[in-house]
Amino acid sequence: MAPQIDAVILAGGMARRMGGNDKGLVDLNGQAMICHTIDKLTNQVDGIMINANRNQKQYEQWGYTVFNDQDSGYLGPLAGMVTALKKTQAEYLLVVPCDCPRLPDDLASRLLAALEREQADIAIASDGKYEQPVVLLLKPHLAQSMQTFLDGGDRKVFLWYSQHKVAIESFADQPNAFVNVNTPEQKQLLAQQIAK
Ligand SMILES: Nc1nc2c(ncn2[C@@H]2O[C@H](COP(=O)(O)OP(=O)(O)OP(=O)(O)O)[C@@H](O)[C@H]2O)c(=O)[nH]1
Ligand SMILES: [Mg+2]
Repeated sequence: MAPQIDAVILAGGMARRMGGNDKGLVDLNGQAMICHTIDKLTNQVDGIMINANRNQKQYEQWGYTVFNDQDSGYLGPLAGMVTALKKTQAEYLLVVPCDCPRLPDDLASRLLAALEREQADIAIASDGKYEQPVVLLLKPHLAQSMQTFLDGGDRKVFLWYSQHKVAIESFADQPNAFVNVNTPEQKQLLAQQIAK
């Protein structure tokens, strides 16, 4: 039987480059940005959780569990991940950001294959050039290590990843899959591309 995978969509940042507008909720071609991400994930995972530090009621409209960072000091993506790792009952947690609307349809299966093939604890997606900082699959037993790292005052995702056995899965075959929307200008550009 295929192992159980839960996904967490990280929407817990301050979105300063989006003028402070909650990135997951901004409209992209008639849908909240996070809807595009949800649509990409529903057929890939067993459960979805949404991590948000504001506007929780609005995020609840999609029917998934919504939770804030256990430590709500905006300590970065690891703060959302560690909370999700402690909540999930699945064998693996898939982490994605709310501002990446074109994720691969085979994201979870390929990350899982890479992780198993390399007997790793974490599998990180790459676009062929760059590792994607918050697109990864990992094992929930890493919660303790991540918590210790955060408690020590560290925040950097790649520094924590480097403490574990990491597999990299290249999605160079899908060069646009990780287009990331951080600013109103990037959002407008993507909206035009999608509309074509
Ligand atoms: N849970 C949680 N997620 C975060 C935090 N900071 C960033 N993220 C998430 O990490 C992902 C990548 O972060 P960025 O693209 O830099 O988002 P951001 O920090 O909201 O935006 P900027 O303020 O413009 O840098 C996004 O999905 C964010 O929601 C945080 O403090 N807590
Ligand atoms: Mg971003």
